[in-house]
Amino acid sequence: MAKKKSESEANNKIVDLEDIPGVGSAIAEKLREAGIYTIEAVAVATPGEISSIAEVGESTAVKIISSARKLAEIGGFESGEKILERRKKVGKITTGSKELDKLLGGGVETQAITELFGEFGSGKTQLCHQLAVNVQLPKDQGGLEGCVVVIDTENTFRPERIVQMAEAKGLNPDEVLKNIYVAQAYNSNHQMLLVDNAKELAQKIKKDEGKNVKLIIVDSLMAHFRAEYVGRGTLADRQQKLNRHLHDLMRFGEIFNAAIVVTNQVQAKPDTFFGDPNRPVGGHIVAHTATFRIYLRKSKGELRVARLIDSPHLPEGEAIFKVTEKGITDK
Ligand SMILES: Nc1ncnc2c1ncn2[C@@H]1O[C@H](COP(=O)(O)OP(=O)(O)OP(=O)(O)O)[C@@H](O)[C@H]1O
Repeated sequence: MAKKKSESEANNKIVDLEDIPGVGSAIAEKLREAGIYTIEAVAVATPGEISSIAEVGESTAVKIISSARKLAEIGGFESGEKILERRKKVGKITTGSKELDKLLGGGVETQAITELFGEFGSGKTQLCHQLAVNVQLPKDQGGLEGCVVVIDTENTFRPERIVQMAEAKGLNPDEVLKNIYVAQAYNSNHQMLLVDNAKELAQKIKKDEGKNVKLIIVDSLMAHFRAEYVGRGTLADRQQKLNRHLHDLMRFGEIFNAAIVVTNQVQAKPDTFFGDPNRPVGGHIVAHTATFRIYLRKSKGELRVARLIDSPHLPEGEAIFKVTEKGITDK
């Protein structure tokens, strides 16, 4: 019993870059300037990368990385039994559509990244708003009684829409809005920093109010990354940074047993992109990191079609749902 407690405390501790042996405030500042905000990001960096960013020798960089790995408790092997133990805690959030929930094996999962991608108006932001409401529902109604963190990169969060959706569910809209914490990200570095801030916020909410953050939304994931790298930097730089961001998000999901939902646009007119109908921005990195990828498209009027792609344990398939004044509903 005592061991379990210390394990869970260890898993929930928040550590700053300055806590890594060998990293003082000057090195931490350089790392942050390069978009490295967390010990996890240091733990997965290469010695060459840390050496050039922090302006230290390679052997010092190796020591810093190895200390970060110990602190972050990553890099080691885990038994299948331990992984199963963690997976038993996976929670699911209803989308509001029975058909879509069924396609997802019961709803949007915690400890996983769910990528919603599709054309303009396909319902990505609507689904995010609905999940921000539904995660607050009691468990017997498909929720997790949890709070939400929203990282808004395109100023698309609309509290008025939350009010509409909450009222449709018979919830008190003021209470629902109190449990949604929104920050606008001004650029990709800020977007990455916000994940780190979200960890502190989640701990504070837990301590002060006894509530758990069960959902983190990034809408939209690629907006800043795409804009900042047009004509500048290499694709490899962008992918490396994006990889770090996704890793930090995934870590958040594991620490707090929270769902991670990111939205993404398609790169070109979906039906004509070299015959590939499902080409999200960010390509392979997002595709490989997201656990569930859902391609959304418009159908007639309020109808939308969701297609599940690349799930590790669910069959591919499609679901039809509606976006109505009440929110996401059955068709
Ligand atoms: N209050 C509402 N009542 C009914 N339908 C609505 C309402 N608000 C939005 N919608 C529907 O949702 C659509 C917008 O969907 P959404 O904002 O989720 O698009 P998106 O996929 O996020 O697109 P983008 O890439 O442009 O952000 C609108 O075109 C409309 O069909």
